[in-house]
Amino acid sequence: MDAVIDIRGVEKRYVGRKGETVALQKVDLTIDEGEFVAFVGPSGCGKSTLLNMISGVIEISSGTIVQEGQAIRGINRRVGYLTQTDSVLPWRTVEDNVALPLEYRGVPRAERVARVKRMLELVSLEHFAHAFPKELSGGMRKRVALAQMLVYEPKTLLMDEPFGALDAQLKLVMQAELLKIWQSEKKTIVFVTHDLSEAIAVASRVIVFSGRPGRIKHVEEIAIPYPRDVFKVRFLPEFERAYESLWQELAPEIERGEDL
Ligand SMILES: Nc1ncnc2c1ncn2[C@@H]1O[C@H](COP(=O)(O)OP(=O)(O)OP(=O)(O)O)[C@@H](O)[C@H]1O
Repeated sequence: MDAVIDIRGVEKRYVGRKGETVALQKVDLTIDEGEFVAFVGPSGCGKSTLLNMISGVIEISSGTIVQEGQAIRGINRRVGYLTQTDSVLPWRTVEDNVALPLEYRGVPRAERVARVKRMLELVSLEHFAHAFPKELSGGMRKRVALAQMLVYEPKTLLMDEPFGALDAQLKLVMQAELLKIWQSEKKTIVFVTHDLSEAIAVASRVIVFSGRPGRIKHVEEIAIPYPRDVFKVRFLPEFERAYESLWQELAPEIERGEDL
């Protein structure tokens, strides 16, 4: 497998009125093509900061991030980024929301229409093209945000707690949808979650960050073959083994972190 993202010696220091905050320290990580990597760690350990640096929306204090041979400087248009607060606009219909990233890029109308149609089919929203966001359930709104991220066809997706606000059942449905899309569209995914079970259910590799300043503390390969049934995966012995091993690493970080 080839490296898609190569993170070397990356640090982030925020300078504010109260002085300097070291959010991340000495992060080294290589993400290969087609991987599904999950980041877990206590609140404030720098998970969002790392996604922000990969997407180029904030600067790296030291170290380098290289994507497909090119160092990231400025906004990185080769990734799709779903942040904790999505950018679904209430005054636009579903199809017009999904078309938005293509409008920004000046894609001609006929091509926009065709691509939006395909995306709506991919996320099973083809019957809601003309609906407004307020008419949608939480899960459907998430699908709109997913389609918006996927529509310009980035090969690499960054997702920051995308399903955090959904109830437990809906979360499973969305995890299943995402795995289907990941496999059919052959994406590389970097996925931040607070939910260890979610990380194990979807990811091929789970990265545990220490409390602030965030460092990579542990890496766990998840030995559960794909395609996975997210509704049943929790009953497998491999799941239980991974959960125990990850929890052992994570629990002390949460105890000394900002969560309590
Ligand atoms: N713009 C900023 N200025 C100063 N400090 C910041 C800034 N953004 C983040 N931080 C601090 O950097 C640390 C890492 O924040 P970050 O949001 O990356 O953590 P996180 O692991 O994603 O947390 P959570 O799981 O709660 O979303 C935190 O202590 C946060 O307060």
